[in-house]
Amino acid sequence: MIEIVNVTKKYGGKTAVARVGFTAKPGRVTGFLGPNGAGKSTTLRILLGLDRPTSGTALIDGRPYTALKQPLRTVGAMLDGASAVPERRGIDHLRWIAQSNRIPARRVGEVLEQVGLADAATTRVRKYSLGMRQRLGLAAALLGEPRFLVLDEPVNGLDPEGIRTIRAFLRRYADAGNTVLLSSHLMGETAQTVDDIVIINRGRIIADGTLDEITAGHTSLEDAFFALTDADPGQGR
Ligand SMILES: Nc1ncnc2c1ncn2[C@@H]1O[C@H](COP(=O)(O)OP(=O)(O)OP(=O)(O)O)[C@@H](O)[C@H]1O
Repeated sequence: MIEIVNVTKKYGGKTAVARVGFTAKPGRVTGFLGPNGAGKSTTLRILLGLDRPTSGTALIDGRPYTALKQPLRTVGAMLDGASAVPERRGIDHLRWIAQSNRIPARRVGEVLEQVGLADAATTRVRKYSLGMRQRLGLAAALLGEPRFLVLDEPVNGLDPEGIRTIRAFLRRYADAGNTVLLSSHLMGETAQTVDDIVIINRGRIIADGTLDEITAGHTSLEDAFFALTDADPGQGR
């Protein structure tokens, strides 16, 4: 399980997130949704040990990320797509990550197949489309066969076919008992991918429940979001 417990992050005088708490459970795809600047990336960065909370804790399998013995084999993360050297071939980017984390080389071929990038494996990353870079980022996240996947805006820049592929993949990944947490500002897209939803707005959680619970009484998730934000006490903070 992923547990975010009462996390607050201040940058100088500005509160990016305030007392944020939620869980992402095994066997479920959890969508962490909110508009630009709501605090999604800040929360995920804290979860992945890339930033320190001002207060509160974030746990993966009961431990902070920085206390995990084999982080890449426990959590696969993708923030900002693939941060690969443009002159490198996709396959070499993955080989380098595998090697430096003592992950067997056979995994490189497997993850390239999994994300549908096998045909472009030997193409240089600078020639990749945005969608291909996203796939490469996902491939890198999968190298260590992690039980937890944390993905920041994974379908950004993907065409409808790419979104379908990733959606089906994440479904299978969660169905195998893994925990998937993904952030998005795209309500419509995400509604079709997730089981559970956490909505953040202006640094505060304003809704948390199953997709059915959140959308009950509304025509769509987007509709539910606007209804919730209209009544959000965090407005004007
Ligand atoms: N390093 C930083 N220094 C100062 N303010 C920051 C920093 N990082 C984030 N913020 C602020 O914290 C707030 C939350 O930002 P964050 O990037 O977490 O939002 P987000 O929901 O991920 O949005 P987006 O979808 O645009 O990435 C924003 O107001 C942002 O300007």
